[in-house]
Amino acid sequence: MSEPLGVAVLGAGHMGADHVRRLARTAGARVAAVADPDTGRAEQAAAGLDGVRVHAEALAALHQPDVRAVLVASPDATHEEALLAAVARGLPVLCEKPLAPDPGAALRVVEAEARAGRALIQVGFMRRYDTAYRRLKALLDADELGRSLMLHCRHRNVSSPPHFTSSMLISSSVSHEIDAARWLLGQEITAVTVARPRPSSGAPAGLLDPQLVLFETDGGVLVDVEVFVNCGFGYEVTCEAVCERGTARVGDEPAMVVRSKGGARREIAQDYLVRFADAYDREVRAWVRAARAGRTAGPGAWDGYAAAAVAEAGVRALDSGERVTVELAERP
Ligand SMILES: NC(=O)C1=CN([C@@H]2O[C@H](COP(=O)(O)OP(=O)(O)OC[C@H]3O[C@@H](n4cnc5c(N)ncnc54)[C@H](O)[C@@H]3O)[C@@H](O)[C@H]2O)C=CC1
Ligand SMILES: O=C1[C@@H](O)[C@H](O)[C@@H](O)[C@H](O)[C@H]1O
Repeated sequence: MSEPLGVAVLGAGHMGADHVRRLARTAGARVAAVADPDTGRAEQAAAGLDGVRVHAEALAALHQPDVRAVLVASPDATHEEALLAAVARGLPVLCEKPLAPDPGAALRVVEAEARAGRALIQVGFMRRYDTAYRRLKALLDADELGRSLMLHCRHRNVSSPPHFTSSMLISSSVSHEIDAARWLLGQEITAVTVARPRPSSGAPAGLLDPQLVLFETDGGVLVDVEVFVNCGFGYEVTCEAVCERGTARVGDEPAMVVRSKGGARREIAQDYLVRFADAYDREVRAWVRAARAGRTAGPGAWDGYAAAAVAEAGVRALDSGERVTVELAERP
């Protein structure tokens, strides 16, 4: 394909607007449409770009003749409808995580893609494109430290958005650790337990924040995740692999170290758009390249389904206080 890939961006909120700016500077791509029921937001995201049509209705954007690919950045509950419509039209899709908010919806998407007969979907688990995570993956794959035994993960946000629920600490935030653990270890997660301390007084009333999530894998590895989405001080995502002959840890790099009279301070990024800016850039570049070549790259629909199934087990573990096993469907 010689002309740039015309992309429809569905949803022009935090992620959608950021992806519009990113696509506008990505070689081989152009933003052809932005759809958001809040058309003011869509127009703002498209401001300054040539040839972008704004739609109030997401699915209308998919019928625009110059739209050749779709980037889904609308709320989680709207992903399934957008994905099924894109797959029905044979359009490659980069869908922000989670693929769908529950495993039933995610499996319907997997099945629709299987019926279409070719892979069309990439899920926005951008950590797979982060330099530090890639180095950790390469180290574990090289087997230099021996077999992995445990992963210790931390996922802290300054504050959570108003719509955030206690379940979303797992289904939205920890979904990244679920994918990262499956990818780093090359193993499936088989059981989940969730413990929680008293809620932080810095969290909105009723929100169970923080939580401590423990995953077991089919390879006998334990993965613990501290998730704390109203920590107040910064955006911190770390992962330490404990292996038989050593450990390796990523995510401690400060945004900046400032030295001034009498001391030094380490600055911490305040949100994911800053911490993972390079990862999102690489993710979108890889997706555009693959879509132009008629392929997909990175985590696919099945990875999105597996993450949704583990997250659903995690939410049941949170509600029940019990250890919950993960049941994965037969892969189509
Ligand atoms: N990969 C990552 O690190 C992150 C991923 N996300 C994911 O990105 C997606 C969007 O999240 P945010 O941008 O934070 O949300 P947001 O609330 O800032 O923006 C969502 C936008 O979608 C619009 N919208 C609602 N229904 C729509 C529909 N049917 N079609 C098109 N647009 C619709 C809303 O009007 C709003 O402008 C979510 O799935 C979220 O889980 C969010 C934050 C970070
Ligand atoms: O995907 C994301 C958000 O939806 C989620 O709410 C945050 O906790 C994550 O850090 C961010 O990467």
